Amino acid sequence: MAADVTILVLREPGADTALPLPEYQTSGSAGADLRADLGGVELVLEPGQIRLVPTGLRVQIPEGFEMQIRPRSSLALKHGVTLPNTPGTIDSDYRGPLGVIMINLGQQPYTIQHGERIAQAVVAPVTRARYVMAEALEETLRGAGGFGSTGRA
Ligand SMILES: O=c1ccn([C@H]2C[C@H](O)[C@@H](COP(=O)(O)OP(=O)(O)OP(=O)(O)O)O2)c(=O)[nH]1
Repeated sequence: MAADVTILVLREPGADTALPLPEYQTSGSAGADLRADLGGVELVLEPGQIRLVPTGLRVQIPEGFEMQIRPRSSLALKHGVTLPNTPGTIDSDYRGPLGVIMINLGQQPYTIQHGERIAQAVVAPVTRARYVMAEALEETLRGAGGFGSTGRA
């Protein structure tokens, strides 16, 4: 069974109270869909354009967790509309407006409707690392090989 984490949500002043809060579409969905709150109007994303799209929400994520903002595959596949910073990171101490950075990589303008589901929020546990200066790193078979060093096939 999925972990039960509570995210407190505030609407921005003037946000559309008729829009549903982020919600999972099925019992097995990993992401809760986020909606564009555009003040009742639509927003045209021209090819190549990047826009910060407001959700009208602020969130409080429990310490020890983060929220990842991920694209919707349907928008990416059908329209080339995705998120240039995916996954966007929402920190547990962030209290500002939740925005979705969108880019149109398609050939046609894409019109985002007010209330449209534009992205999905995945909540995940955070591991905090301690960074320690070392004299040397343990040797491995791979060594410094990377960026395709193992070939393609
Ligand atoms: O898609 C995103 C990504 C980030 N944020 C908010 C929440 C996050 O906690 C804050 C900072 O994001 P990030 O750490 O990725 O930005 P930065 O460029 O490193 O800025 P900062 O110096 O403010 O951390 O911006 C969003 O609303 N949407």
